[in-house]
Amino acid sequence: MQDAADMPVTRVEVGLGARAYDILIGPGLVARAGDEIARRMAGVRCAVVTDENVAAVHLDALADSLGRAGVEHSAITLDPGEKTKSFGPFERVVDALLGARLERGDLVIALGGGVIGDLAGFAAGVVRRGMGFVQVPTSLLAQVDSSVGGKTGINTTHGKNLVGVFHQPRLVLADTAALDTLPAREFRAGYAEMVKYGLIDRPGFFDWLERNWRDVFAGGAARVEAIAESCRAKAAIVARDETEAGERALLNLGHTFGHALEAATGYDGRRLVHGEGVAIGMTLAHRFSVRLNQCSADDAEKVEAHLAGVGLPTRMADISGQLPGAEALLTYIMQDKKVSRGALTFILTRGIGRSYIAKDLPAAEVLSFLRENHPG
Ligand SMILES: NC(=O)c1ccc[n+]([C@@H]2O[C@H](COP(=O)([O-])OP(=O)(O)OC[C@H]3O[C@@H](n4cnc5c(N)ncnc54)[C@H](O)[C@@H]3O)[C@@H](O)[C@H]2O)c1
Ligand SMILES: O=C(O)C(=O)C[C@@H](O)[C@H](O)[C@H](O)COP(=O)(O)O
Ligand SMILES: [Zn+2]
Repeated sequence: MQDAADMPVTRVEVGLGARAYDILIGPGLVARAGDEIARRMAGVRCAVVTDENVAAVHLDALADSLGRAGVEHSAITLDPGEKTKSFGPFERVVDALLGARLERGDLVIALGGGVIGDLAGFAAGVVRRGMGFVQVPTSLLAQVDSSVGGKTGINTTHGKNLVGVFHQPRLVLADTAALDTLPAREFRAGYAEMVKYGLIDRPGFFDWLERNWRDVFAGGAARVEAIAESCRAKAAIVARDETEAGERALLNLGHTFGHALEAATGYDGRRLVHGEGVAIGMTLAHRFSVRLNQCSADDAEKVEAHLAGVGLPTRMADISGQLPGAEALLTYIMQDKKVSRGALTFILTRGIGRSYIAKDLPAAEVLSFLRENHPG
């Protein structure tokens, strides 16, 4: 068997000056994590935050790696699922970090999907006003999106990610072999965020995914390349606009609708997970753009056909159970962080790879679109 140290690794830099960091992508990086951390941050103590599903398959390998490299570590294991991204588990993590007397210069390691990354990153961002933070993303979604860029936080009953801070990791270790244990539904959900980069401003990447998605799902070189291209796309935007003063909002394509649907389904992952909400939201954003005479119906249909073709939901009607009405969905949308002076901002599109930020959209327009598309 090939030694983890010899396996090929792709490096993508997030160019944030004094806070720049590497994203390393490839198989075997969990086994290499101890060495990578010890080499860059000698003498740190660590708390690994993870969930039960991930702990069962990857925590021992990470703990062994840290141990071999002489990095002192402990672990906090939480329930899996979106409901964990909330005040109760957040308090538990904060309490455990302080109880272990970790210092500001010590490290929180997020081992898991986006739920764990967002929650652990938020704790790292506020405990002692900012501890060190390393992401070890184990879901496709986390490897292509949530582990990069420093958005951290938790949900509330008012809406998604409404409490949090920007806090960049020092290092991201995306072990692509860890995806072998990821359930198929979760892989598809992460794929939606991958497609998002093509739809924002990389039409060539969208075309490539249309042709090669089966290889991406199968694993191997195409998957690693698609993850690396996604990280390059995100890193480029984050490096230009770290705190979403402007163009970073493009990364929210599909999220204004998607987040409302997640909140409206009570963050119940049996009904809808984040990437699925993004798939429905991106389809709606394209259809809404058609309605506003910004995008051709052909492009909107092409996007929906690709997302549906890989097995993702694309319509509100694809969500099981009853949804609250259009007015209730609009109430969630009005809580979106892009709202400014009470006016809605949406990410719309002029076609595949031509997304743009649309400010001051009339709520009445959004409401009638929601009514037209509502299943009930
Ligand atoms: N911060 C950001 O920039 C950003 C970007 C995108 C999404 N997000 C957030 O990320 C969250 C969604 O992340 P997610 O899709 O990774 O969900 P998740 O963290 O809930 O992980 C999905 C499921 O897969 C399991 N899992 C993860 N890795 C596994 C593995 N290798 N083997 C077996 N099981 C594994 C988890 O236990 C969970 O049940 C949402 O809360 C979303 O808001 C944040
Ligand atoms: O990194 C970003 O910026 C994103 O918008 C990426 C999104 O995929 C992600 O879901 C993010 O958490 C949404 O951010 P929010 O600011 O709308 O909560
Ligand atoms: Zn997202």
